[in-house]
Amino acid sequence: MTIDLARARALDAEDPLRACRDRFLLPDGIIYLDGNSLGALPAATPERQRRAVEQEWGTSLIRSWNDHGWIEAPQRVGAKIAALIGAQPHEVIVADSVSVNLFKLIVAAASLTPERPTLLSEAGNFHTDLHIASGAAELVPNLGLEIAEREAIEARIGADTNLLLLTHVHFKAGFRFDMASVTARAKAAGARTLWDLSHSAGAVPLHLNRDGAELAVGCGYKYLNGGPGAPAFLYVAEHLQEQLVSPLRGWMGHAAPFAFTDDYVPAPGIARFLAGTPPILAMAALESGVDAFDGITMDAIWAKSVALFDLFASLVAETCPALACISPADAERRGSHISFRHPHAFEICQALIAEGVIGDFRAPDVVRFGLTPLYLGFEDVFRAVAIMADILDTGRWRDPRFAVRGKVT
Ligand SMILES: Cc1ncc(COP(=O)(O)O)c(C=O)c1O
Ligand SMILES: Nc1c(O)cccc1C(=O)C[C@H](N)C(=O)O
Repeated sequence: MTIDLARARALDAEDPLRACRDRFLLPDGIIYLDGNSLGALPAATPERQRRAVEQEWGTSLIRSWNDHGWIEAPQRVGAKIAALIGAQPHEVIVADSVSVNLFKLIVAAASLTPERPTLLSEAGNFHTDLHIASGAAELVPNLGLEIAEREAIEARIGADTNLLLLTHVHFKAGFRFDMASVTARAKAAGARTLWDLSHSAGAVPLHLNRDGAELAVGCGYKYLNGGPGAPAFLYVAEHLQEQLVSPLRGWMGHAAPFAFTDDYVPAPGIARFLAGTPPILAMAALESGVDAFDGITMDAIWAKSVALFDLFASLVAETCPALACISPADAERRGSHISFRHPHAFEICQALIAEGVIGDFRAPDVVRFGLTPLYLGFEDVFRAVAIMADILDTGRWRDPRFAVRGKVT
């Protein structure tokens, strides 16, 4: 056995991030391994929401746009996210959803080089990315979407490539692109790269400026713990901001929203990527999610993620021979989730949930576990794998109730 329960507890006792668990409210009896899909509830969020509702909305009413910093919330929270992803504070803004932000940046960026006809993305990318890309390609004159297999992407970049749309950490197996080298390869060919950081932000160390990234979007409700449907963020490198114009010319992205003019003049800088009124209650929840990272470095988070992953992988290899790990063994090539293939992954996932271990199923045959170092410990991993091994050994997953599929998996 890799380790026993006593050793797992000792690892937790030595863990420098152990106290961060108290920054979250987790239900008793649950091992939560789905923070890569919906982050846990930060302990500060209920009070922050109450304040936003009762004091800011209820008492201050519309005065809160000025008096409680509502109007600056997209930039303020964006600047906090920038610190987690290696960007300058004025290069990130919180707005809309990942899907909508993808649309805005694809159209805006692709329009800069209309002579280049190819929007290039990866087969098996998260489907919203491909769907949005296909819609955007239909709208931008001369642009077409081409989808290549992951291994063929870099070789496919050429003189025709306009924009490369890639998800940095793949949602299913967790494969991670080398941001610096792919971005440089695209740049050398005269193309730009748009990174989807949904499974990266708050999970892996990111250095957008250092790695030459020009465009990115990311999710607020996963590792950033912003709550269900939290607004997303977008990043545009400083040097590109004045060249891009959002196709969604909402008034909040106007240079003077309260001048009420007929003509559209984009705001200077990142604010031009806003469209409509920011969802203030959701912004408040996202801000407290991002604040849960206060005083913690992404390097410390990543070091623990690697240790949790390695423990998970070795325990499964020893005790669950029916599960095939499909996530990269090399930490430099992966994100912060671990995935396994099994023909009955769906039923195994449901059996685990019934016993308090929450991961998720990704069609057609993958069971996936998010490793969130701020609130997950080594004992959690030890117990989760022990329960999974027992479910597999006894065949408990064969219970017909575990085959019933809901709308959301
Ligand atoms: C890689 C990736 N991109 C985009 C999304 C969807 O983002 P949204 O629902 O905010 O549009 C997700 C997950 O939901 C995702 O994993
Ligand atoms: N956004 C989600 C939702 O509204 C319901 C269920 C799951 C999600 C997700 O975030 C899925 C996630 N992006 C994934 O990687 O599978």
